[in-house]
Amino acid sequence: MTPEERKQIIDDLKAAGWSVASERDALHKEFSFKNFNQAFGFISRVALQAEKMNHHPEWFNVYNKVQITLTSHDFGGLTKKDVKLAKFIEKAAASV
Ligand SMILES: C[C@H](O)[C@H](O)[C@H]1CNC2=NC(N)=NC(=O)C2=N1
Repeated sequence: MTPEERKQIIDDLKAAGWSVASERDALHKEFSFKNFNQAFGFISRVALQAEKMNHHPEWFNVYNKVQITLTSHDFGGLTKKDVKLAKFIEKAAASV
């Protein structure tokens, strides 16, 4: 992506609550659900999509909270796959 595209995409994701980790080129967001059951349902849907894309999140779950970090390890920074997965994650979180 061009620097302009990248800025636009990152601004959109920031508006949706994502941040870019300062120490590495990675997207981060924490999601809160009503309980573990809802959090795990969300995790399951994201996991199936990640496997389909062969692009996998770094994540951490405690009860109803799920912290997600997205970056492309092969590339060493953000790519369109991270953006695509972030958009899927937004939809999945909104439909819990
Ligand atoms: C071997 C395998 O295809 C690679 O390790 C894939 C798997 N999932 C991945 N997920 C993410 N987030 N970044 C990668 O670079 C990556 N690479």
